[in-house]
Order: sequence, then C-alpha cells, then structure tokens
Amino acid sequence: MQAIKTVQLTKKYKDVTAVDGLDLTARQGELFALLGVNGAGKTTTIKMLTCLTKPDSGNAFVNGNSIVTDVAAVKSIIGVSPQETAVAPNLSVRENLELMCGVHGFTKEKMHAKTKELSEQFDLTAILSKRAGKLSGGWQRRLSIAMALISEPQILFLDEPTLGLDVLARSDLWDTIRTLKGKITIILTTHYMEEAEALADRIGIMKDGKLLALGTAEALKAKAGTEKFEDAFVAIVKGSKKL
Ligand SMILES: Nc1ncnc2c1ncn2[C@@H]1O[C@H](COP(=O)(O)OP(=O)(O)OP(=O)(O)O)[C@@H](O)[C@H]1O
Repeated sequence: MQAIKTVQLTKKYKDVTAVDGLDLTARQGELFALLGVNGAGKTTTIKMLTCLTKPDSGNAFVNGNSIVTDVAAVKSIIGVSPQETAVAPNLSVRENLELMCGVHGFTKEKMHAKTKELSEQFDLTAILSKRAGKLSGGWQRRLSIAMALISEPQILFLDEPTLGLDVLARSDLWDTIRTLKGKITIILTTHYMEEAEALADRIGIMKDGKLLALGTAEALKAKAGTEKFEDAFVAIVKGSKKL
C-alpha cells in the first residue's frame, strides 16, 4: 500500500485551479518533497490530504483511507505542522506539548512520558518553561513539529517547515527532520530547492496545480541534463507549456 495516492485530485477557487488533476504517490517511510514556486498548489494539496479542505473532484488515499469518505480515519493517522505557526504563544513549551496530549486524551502518565520523550528528541528540555511566543522562529517550528508527533502519526505533513528561517536555523531544523527519516512517512512542501535536495528521497515538482516531474534529485538532474539541481528545477519549470 502507498502512503499517499492522489487520483486526479482537483481544487478550484473561483477562476483559479489551485490543484489540477494531480496524480502522485508517496511510498511508506519515504520523505517526499513537493517543490514549486509560489502559487504552485503545494499548500492546497496538503490541505486536501489533511482534510482541511475538500477536493472539487478526484480523490486521494492516505494509507488507503479516502480523504473524501474516510475523514476520521485519515485524521487519526496524520500529524500536521502547518505553514502558519501552530503554537500557542502565551503558553510555555511544556504547556503546548501537554495541551496537545490533552487533545488526544492521554492519561497523566502518558502525557508526562510523551512530553519527556519529545523534549529530549527535539532538544526542548532546557526551554520547557519558556513562553512559546518568545522563542525564535526556528524553535517555534521545532516545537510545532514535536506537537504534530504527539499522536504518533503514521504520516507527518510539514508545510514549508523552514520558511523565513535564517541559514543556521534552517540547517538545525534539517538535522531534526533527518532524525525522523525512515521512521515515519513525511510529506514536506518547500520552495527551497536545496531543502528538497538535502532531505527528500523523491521530489515532485509542481506548477500551476500540476505535477511537472517526479523522481530523485539525481533522476531529475539526469532528466533535465543539468549538473546542479537548481538548474534542473529551472529547466523543468521553464520548459513547461505555460511559460
Ligand atoms: N483560499 C483561497 N482562495 C482563493 N484562492 C486561493 C486560496 N488558497 C489558494 N489560492 C490560490 O490557489 C493557488 C495555489 O495556492 P497554494 O497556496 O496552494 O500554492 P503554494 O504552492 O502553496 O504557494 P506558496 O509557496 O506561496 O505557499 C494560488 O493561485 C493561490 O492564490
């Protein structure tokens, strides 16, 4: 079974077709990056896959569950770290983690064990009593990812996880994401090509709601006949019909 399978997935906003007949699959345990320029349809795709918005036509299956007919099942197996920061700014780091444990109905023991485990995994232990709103963007994002993992999801969605972060914060977050690789299926959106190349097992390149190319960074470079991945991206995007 594929972790993600989309079948002619389509979403329209008035006269804009944000996602246009998308067919793609992501494998179990894979880190799959959806790469594309602004407005390519990445976030809309994630919103449909996480049941935040419904497709106008087509369907998608998350570990075999339809996003149209099996919404509760999909929601129970996914974790989401959205583009806009998901942390409660007035709560401490610990309170944010505990709040999420409460949402999932954990017992006190499980809440303490999970908070400890994720704090250690994400280096949050020393800042547990800090107010989340006072953390830098990179640390807020790290907390947001830890919160998305509380429910022990089978699939984690990271929507532009390093948007707006400086080079060092980005590099630290990449290290964190690398520790998750292979343990869980990760679907990541980005418009940073170096991010896709550094992290992803396979990369799907989107433009105007459509998938232009899909493969490993190496395969996409070979396809475009370029040495650098950035050049391959530009060649693939510029070579598409609409430009
Ligand atoms: N709620 C909405 N109402 C109207 N149009 C929308 C809405 N959400 C997205 N769009 C449009 O759909 C298209 C795809 O947007 P989307 O946010 O999915 O792209 P993206 O690839 O995630 O872009 P970015 O990298 O800027 O986040 C864009 O033309 C956008 O303006």
